[in-house]
Amino acid sequence: MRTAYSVETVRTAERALMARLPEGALMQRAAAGLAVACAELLGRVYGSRIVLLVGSGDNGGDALYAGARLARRGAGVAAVLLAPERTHAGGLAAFRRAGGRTVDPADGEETVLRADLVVDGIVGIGGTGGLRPDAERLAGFAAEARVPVVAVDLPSGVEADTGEVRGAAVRADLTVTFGTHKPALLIDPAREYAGSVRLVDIGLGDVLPEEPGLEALQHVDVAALLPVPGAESDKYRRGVVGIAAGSARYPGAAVLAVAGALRGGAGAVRYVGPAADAVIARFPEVLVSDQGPKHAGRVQAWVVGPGAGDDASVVGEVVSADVPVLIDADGLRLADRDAVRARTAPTLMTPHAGEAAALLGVAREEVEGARLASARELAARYGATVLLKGSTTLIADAAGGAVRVNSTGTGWLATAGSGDVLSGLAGSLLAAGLSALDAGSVAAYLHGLAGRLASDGAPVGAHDVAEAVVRAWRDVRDQ
Ligand SMILES: NC(=O)C1=CN([C@@H]2O[C@H](COP(=O)(O)OP(=O)(O)OC[C@H]3O[C@@H](n4cnc5c(N)ncnc54)[C@H](OP(=O)(O)O)[C@@H]3O)[C@@H](O)[C@H]2O)[C@@H](O)CC1
Ligand SMILES: [K+]
Repeated sequence: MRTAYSVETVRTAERALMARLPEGALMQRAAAGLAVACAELLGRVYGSRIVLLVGSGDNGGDALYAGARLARRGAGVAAVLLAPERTHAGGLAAFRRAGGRTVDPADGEETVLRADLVVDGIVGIGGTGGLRPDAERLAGFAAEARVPVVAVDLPSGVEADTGEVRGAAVRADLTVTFGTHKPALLIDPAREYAGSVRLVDIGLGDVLPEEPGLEALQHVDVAALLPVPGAESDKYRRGVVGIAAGSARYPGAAVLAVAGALRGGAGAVRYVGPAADAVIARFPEVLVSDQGPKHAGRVQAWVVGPGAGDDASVVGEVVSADVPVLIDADGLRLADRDAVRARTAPTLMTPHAGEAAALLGVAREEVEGARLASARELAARYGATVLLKGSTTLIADAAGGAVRVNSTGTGWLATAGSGDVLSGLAGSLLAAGLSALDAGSVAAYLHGLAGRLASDGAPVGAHDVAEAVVRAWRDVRDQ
């Protein structure tokens, strides 16, 4: 499991750890890890030209101590001091002793343009808002000249706790982060500014609380959650998932949701709705019914909404069922909030940013810019688990607790019908007995991986993604 902690939690842990260690020890650990990462990126340290962008806090201190280490190995290191009178004093003294030189921001352009590597020590977890003008100018030169940039702890200018980017920010090729990931390194849009991320162990793990703010499942975590039939399993014990989706106008949504559901581990898929002929033609193993959900027979979890059009009565019927329910697409618009809040069985809602924006009554851009807050807010309003789809998918429980983040996806998954496959897949996992949080995060993981496997860098259709879920499942199981 990859985890991220909020700034407040990191600061508390840092204080606890510092109390046990000699002064400055943590910063030395951080700087040592940073210097090693820079050296690896450069390939050859001796004779290379490194420029440090140094802000007013400890983030700049890390950069200066790392710069001192690199200078001692023969690099030519220059530090552009953005707040000269408030620069980390110990770091600056060590840097100068090692032969480093300082440069005024006004003279920074030429220095940056000639660098082999730029180190962004402008601001770390103490920062708010975008880059200030001097820093923005210098970061702009590095971007223009395509000089590799290593960010210290975080790319400067992003909001550490939320992943928001409110102004200009550094675009790094590599971010070397200390002790733990910060939420911004896992959530878009900030994540895109971080480049690849390297975590340096500074001993913080021992003092961090058990529950993180954010967690990202890895192969091994997903493998442990996949439902596996036992010797005694029959289709009911494996779970039956009901799909109430599609309409005369959108029969394809039903077919795709069923395609996802067939690959999610439930023992049987039941379909209810006007697209039964299309569904059965494609998947003869599906149990179809032309009665409403209430009379469809035994079901352990329902999926409602994909391609549903305007039929609010079916949505209402499903929402009143006393089994786990997944609400997607049109179902999100048609579901009554109070009825959803009144449910006692788990509810999983799966909006994309546009749908979430409509439910929250804000602009789509607002949701895209503040994904974490939006997912949490929606979960709280509906008393449901919310899976907010996107380049990084977030899954938040109404009760709070760690939010899951998934980034196995690819841009090629942004294709018509892809969400229908995801809802079927997640519904099937719900029927197989996973919690809403687990079903949502395992489905997002497999769906993203299936998208990658099916696409391999080329465009794919949603049915390709559904078919590739089997390969993704095996890939996870056989890791
Ligand atoms: N936690 C740990 O375990 C360890 C932490 N370590 C390191 O310490 C870092 C945190 O250091 P920190 O607390 O000194 O804050 P930091 O990020 O350097 O900011 C300082 C000042 O910047 C300013 N400022 C604010 N916004 C700004 C902006 N947009 N653009 C420009 N400036 C801005 C603001 O001052 P202002 O100018 O507003 O008065 C603020 O006070 C952490 O990220 C890690 O690198 C490691 O050494 C080892 C272990
Ligand atoms: K930084």
